[in-house]
Amino acid sequence: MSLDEHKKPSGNGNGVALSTQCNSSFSVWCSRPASTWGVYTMNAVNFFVPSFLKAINEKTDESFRSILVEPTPGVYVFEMFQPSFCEMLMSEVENFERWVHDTKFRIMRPNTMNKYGAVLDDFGLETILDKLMDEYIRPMSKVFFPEVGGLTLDSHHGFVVEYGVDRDVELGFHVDDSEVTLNVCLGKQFYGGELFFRGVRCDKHVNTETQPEEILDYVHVPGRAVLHRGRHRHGARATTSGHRCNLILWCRSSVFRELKKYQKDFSSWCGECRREKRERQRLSITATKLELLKRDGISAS
Ligand SMILES: O=C(O)CCC(=O)C(=O)O
Ligand SMILES: [Fe+2]
Repeated sequence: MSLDEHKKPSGNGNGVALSTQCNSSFSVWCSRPASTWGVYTMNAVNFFVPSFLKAINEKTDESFRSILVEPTPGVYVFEMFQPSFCEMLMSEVENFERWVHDTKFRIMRPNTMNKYGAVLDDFGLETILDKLMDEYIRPMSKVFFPEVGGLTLDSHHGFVVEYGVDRDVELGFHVDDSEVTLNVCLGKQFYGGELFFRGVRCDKHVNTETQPEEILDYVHVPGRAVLHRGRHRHGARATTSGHRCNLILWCRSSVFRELKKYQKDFSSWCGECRREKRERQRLSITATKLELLKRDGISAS
């Protein structure tokens, strides 16, 4: 299986970032009636399920662990969004796409691997996403991903992906351009679309073999979130019928990226670096034992 580095497009391809286009046209979108503003102001009680809010208020290791499961090391699954919020966000994405179509605006797709979907920052959700990362995802990442900058997440790329037979169908095997990724299924009804994981890897080991214990195939459920390292190799299988819509937030740490430039050993998070380290330790123990046996043999003779 070949693997892609999944990137945000750079803005000089066919599309142009909406925010860089004529601001006066964009202001038409922004000046819609206040009744459509439900997703633009954070209303935690309406957005999140109570169990998630309770854990976030407590912000402890135990409170987070009490609301999630970890089906494979480093992949955390928990209930997050209220069904009404999922509906509201999907309908806002549809409004936006209709508006883009009617006004013939060119928009940038979320990244190099998607033809459908929308960048949330581009239609006014940047402030909400800032809050989502600062107040909800960073506290969790501090507990679960400290070794990849979970504590210092300071920027994000947020988007909605859309899958179905008339949209993007599947997503190839890749790593994200993020330290930590939040992936929440918004709906609607669909078959297929499983998210498959195949172990965490650094740049050097990104194409190495998957170990049996690293295999996970996860079935998306609306409202449910998956939190994982960006370097956790993954992809999405074909959505064979219906329409699947997911919110993705790639969270990044500039501090981590700077520090990473000076490191060679990533055994704190890369599965292959860890295996190599264990192998070096095993060889060194064997060599020491042999040396000791040899010395004993010499002194005994
Ligand atoms: O469709 C999915 O659940 C996976 C999406 C994803 O991995 C991505 O957009 O980076
Ligand atoms: Fe991804």
